[in-house]
Amino acid sequence: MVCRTVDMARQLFLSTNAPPLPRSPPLHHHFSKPFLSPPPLYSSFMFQSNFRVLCRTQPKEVSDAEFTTRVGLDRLLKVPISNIRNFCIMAHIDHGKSTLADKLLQLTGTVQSREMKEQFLDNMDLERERGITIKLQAARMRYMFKTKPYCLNLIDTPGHVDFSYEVSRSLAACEGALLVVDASQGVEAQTLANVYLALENNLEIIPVLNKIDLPGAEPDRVIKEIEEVIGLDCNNAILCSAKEGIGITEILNAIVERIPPPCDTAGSPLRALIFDSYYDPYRGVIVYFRVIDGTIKKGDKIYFMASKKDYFADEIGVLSPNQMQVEELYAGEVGYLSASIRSVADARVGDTITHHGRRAENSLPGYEEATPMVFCGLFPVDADQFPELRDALEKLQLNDAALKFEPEDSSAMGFGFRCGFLGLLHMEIVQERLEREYSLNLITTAPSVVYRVNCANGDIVNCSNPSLLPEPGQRRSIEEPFVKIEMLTPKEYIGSLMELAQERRGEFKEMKYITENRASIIYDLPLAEMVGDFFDQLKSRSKGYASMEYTFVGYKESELIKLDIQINGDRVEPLSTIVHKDKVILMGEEQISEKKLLSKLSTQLSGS
Ligand SMILES: Nc1nc2c(ncn2[C@@H]2O[C@H](COP(=O)(O)OP(=O)(O)OP(=O)(O)O)[C@@H](O)[C@H]2O)c(=O)[nH]1
Repeated sequence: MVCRTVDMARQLFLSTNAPPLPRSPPLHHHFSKPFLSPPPLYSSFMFQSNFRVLCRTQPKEVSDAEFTTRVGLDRLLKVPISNIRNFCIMAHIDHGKSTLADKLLQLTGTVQSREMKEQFLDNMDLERERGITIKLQAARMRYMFKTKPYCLNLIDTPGHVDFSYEVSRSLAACEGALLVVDASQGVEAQTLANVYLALENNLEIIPVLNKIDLPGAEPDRVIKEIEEVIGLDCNNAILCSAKEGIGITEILNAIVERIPPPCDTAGSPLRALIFDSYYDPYRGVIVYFRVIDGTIKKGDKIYFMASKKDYFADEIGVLSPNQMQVEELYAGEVGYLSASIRSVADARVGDTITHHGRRAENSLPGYEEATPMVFCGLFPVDADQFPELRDALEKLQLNDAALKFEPEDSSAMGFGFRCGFLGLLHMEIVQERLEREYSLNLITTAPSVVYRVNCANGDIVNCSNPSLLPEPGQRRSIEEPFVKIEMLTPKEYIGSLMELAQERRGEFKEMKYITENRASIIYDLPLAEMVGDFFDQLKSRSKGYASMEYTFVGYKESELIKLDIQINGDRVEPLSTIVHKDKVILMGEEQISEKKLLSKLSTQLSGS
């Protein structure tokens, strides 16, 4: 089948085969009781999140004199380190993170009302249209609390599971997190995943119940649910309506009072963690970082410890939320720099920046590279657009480290690229950006996962491109990636969701009631079965009430075969797919019914 473009967002999540990290007890006792359900399911969500930035010792107060010497261009914003708070907002998709972020920016006067447009931090057109956050954004706010100025660094994070690696990056730069839960819906699968991510990073968690203005809001029930399901003490949870602006001041006060300041290590050699970067055609790579130790000044000669490259920091600044230049940034602060860096490879996310002259001894633990889980071929409908497609992919890759591609060609489809993505939403977004921003007309081949082939000669071959699958005589068996999936659902939909998982070759693991009316169902499922309409089906069969999360569990042998499509007796390699033997007829029928494919093939064939 395929050559179909993927339709709506599906909850695919980048999992990693990195071993789960050892768990350390939280430094704070947020928990009124132990977890009712322990979190192993989520432990592999982490990407080297063993990074610890917290320091529980109170940093020393900065004297007025010292404070004055620290004041740079941004005099109004500069505060002593004890008055800095770095935090992020975490929530299940659509629970209101971006709306809350907008309100925080407005109330602190960071963005004036006249500049304010909905979802200020969601810059990309696609983000606004779809109402989802794709790239994380950062903003620095000034807030007066008990007559003292505070600098609050907010890092907005995406809610969709495809982009969870962005969440884990931002957590490493924070000491605290607002956990936003929709008061009319309650705990969802991603709420749990977020809490476990925050705990892994020893963050102070502030529970916030949003959307209390809705007639269906049941804050008391949801508070009970959070306490029972997550074990988080909700005695001082904040009730809010981001839309109506209710509870926003309470949230700002709680950030100041409950989230610890960063530790004061400004005297140590510089170590700054890169948590994001993007390519600006005029200034080169712009690096977002959090200063963990030391200070960085405009003009400093800096050294990237992983890429071993030297640069001069031409410009440093803060995100307010627009970029604003400053002279210097200190331990605990979040900012950006530009240094005429031509390649993002020189300033990779997770790398540590230090000074060329006074180097730090050890780099900070970085992040593991995002691993693509879903692959497909992208071919221009018009073969002449191939160079433009390559150019466009290269440009997108500058800002999207998770996007991978390599050339692929076939006699029927012409030249194109085999691309790797975090999940289907990621794939759809890249494809849409290519079509929209670069005016390319593309066809997409069937999404596929990475299979592991045990060959007759003892070799093990990883195969993400079905056309490269060793022939039947050369292989002993094929293994496919499995995920452990947890679905949270109201009890009336349990039956239809279990049916869905069984249809998708799921192996039942566990079902339990997390509250009187809601259940958690756990299955092991082939990842390939989710790379389709699984999430759409989950939503439609539960009338939108169920949510899901998953994590990679490993490879298992399956009865898989290769489905080839022939045209006039010739095999069209890019259309080959690897399917379970029971689904081969269905898949074949779907594939040859794709309209865009047929038009592409007829163009190619008439031209040859
Ligand atoms: N009634 C009501 N609606 C809200 C409130 N907060 C957010 N919404 C609405 O809920 C929807 C989702 O809000 P967002 O702020 O985009 O949610 P999000 O969590 O940032 O979503 P992602 O960026 O996709 O993760 C939007 O339609 C908002 O207008 C609230 O307090 N009350």
